This record gives sequence, C-alpha cells and structure tokens, in this order.
Amino acid sequence: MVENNKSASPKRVIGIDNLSLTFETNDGPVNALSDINLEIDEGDFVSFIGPSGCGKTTLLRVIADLEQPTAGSITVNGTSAEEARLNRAYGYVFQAAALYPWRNISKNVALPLEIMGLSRQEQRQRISKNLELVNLTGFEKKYPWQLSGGMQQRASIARALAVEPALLLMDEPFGALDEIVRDHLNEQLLKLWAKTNKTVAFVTHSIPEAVFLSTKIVVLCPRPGRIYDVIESDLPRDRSLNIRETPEFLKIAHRVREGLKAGHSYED
Ligand SMILES: Nc1ncnc2c1ncn2[C@@H]1O[C@H](COP(=O)(O)OP(=O)(O)OP(=O)(O)O)[C@@H](O)[C@H]1O
Repeated sequence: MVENNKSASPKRVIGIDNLSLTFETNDGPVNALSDINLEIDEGDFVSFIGPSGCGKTTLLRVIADLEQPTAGSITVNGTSAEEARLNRAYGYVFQAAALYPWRNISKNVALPLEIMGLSRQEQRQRISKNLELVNLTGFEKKYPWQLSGGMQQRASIARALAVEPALLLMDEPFGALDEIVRDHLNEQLLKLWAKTNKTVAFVTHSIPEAVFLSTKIVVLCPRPGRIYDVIESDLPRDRSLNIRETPEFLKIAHRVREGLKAGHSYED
C-alpha cells in the first residue's frame, strides 16, 4: 500500500494545554501564566500582544524550555519542550540584537554553528545563505558597532536562522527601532517568512505590527497572565504595508485594541 503522507490538516508545531506558571518570589507567588490553551500550526505567524507583565516573554521562554510550567503541558514539534530545545528546533531573537562586539557579523552568525560542530565549509554556506536572506550580503567583515540598529537586528535574525530551525521565537525584535525602520523590517520579515515557510511566534506591543505580520493574534491580559482573545486573521498572506489602510485591517486592529482595553487596569 502506498502511504499518503500529505494530510489535509497542517502539522502542529506548538500545542499548549491548560498551562500555568507561578513564580515563587519573596513578595509571594506571581501568576505569570494562568490556564493557557493554544495551538500553533506549521507556517503560522502568531503574535502575542498585551500590556507589560501579562506573561508574553514568559510564554516564549516556556516554549523555548527556558522556564518550566507549574501545571499543564506543552509540546513543541511533537516532542517535549526540552527535547525540542536539545534538537535545536527553534531560533530565538531577543529585543536587543545581542551580538558579540568583538566578532564580526560573519563570526557572530557562525557562533551557534561552531557550537554545533559543523564543518568550516558548511558554516560558510549557512552564513552566506542566511545573510543573503536578511539582505546583509557584503557586510560579513563589519563589526556590530559599524551597523545601524536595524542591520544589527537583521544579523541576529540571520544567526537564529542559521541553525535551520522550523520555529522562530522573536521577543520584541524591533521594539527599540524607529517606526520607518520597523515598517521596513516588518516587510522584510514577511518576505522571509513566505520564502522559508517557518513558523513564527512573535512578541510585540504594537497593534499595527501584530496585525500586519500575523495569521493569528493572541491578546493577553495580566494578573494573572492569561489569554483574553485569539484572532484568526483573514488578511491575504501576501501583503504590503498599504494593507494597513484597508477596512479589513482596521477591523482586526479594532478588535485587538478592544481586547487590550478590556484587560488593562491602567494602574501601571
Ligand atoms: N524569573 C522571574 N521571577 C519572578 N517573577 C517573574 C520572573 N519572570 C517574570 N516574572 C513576572 O511574571 C510576570 C510576567 O512577566 P513577563 O516578563 O513574561 O511579562 P511581559 O508581558 O513579557 O512584560 P513586558 O511587556 O514588560 O516585557 C510579571 O509580573 C513579571 O514580574
């Protein structure tokens, strides 16, 4: 019998069931995440948006196995989060580019590849392929401080991509950049996503950024950190920045804003 591997339903990349995480602190317990249920499929671009302290970073860190839930369960790429981490199933991009100043761009991208023990030739191939993906070909020998903030962030994305993960975890990668640079990088990121078919989990504080980038928007609210709304976007996957003026875009942005307002205490 010929096995048909093509299933109608997409592959589940992240499955989160009744997950909670409480930090024990000197001031008592902090319920960073409470009863989270979420499914993310292959090729999804999912944004997490919510006020400060609602658990966005903690959720990303749980997916990355950098924090352990106190209740519930999580699978990443069909395995435990720990196994996924050991299998290098994800690349992680932080808010600050976190490049090593004493290494040039090429050597920064090479770092995880050196740790993986790849041959020099394989390292060279991956460096050149991924710098090309983020439009940094020609900047291999430059040091981080010789590049703009946006270019540094692109270099850190290239470094995350170089391990060839199926999943990209991005924690406010463009939060510190001005709006025009951010717009440009948003467009580039969408193109890169379309080209590579990665699954992306993306933390942001920006409503337009979340709506522009995502296939699914998860609105969180704090104390305890929980999901308030999950919005499946019906915008076409192939989009340009002009889409932000359309009624369809504004409708989704409105729903996100309403969710944020409902979960906001304004005490902070
Ligand atoms: N290691 C930790 N120990 C104790 N409490 C923590 C720890 N990490 C996070 N918290 C608390 O958990 C809650 C969620 O924090 P988290 O950083 O995930 O929020 P966030 O939504 O990412 O916030 P921001 O938008 O400001 O980055 C906060 O109340 C925070 O103070």
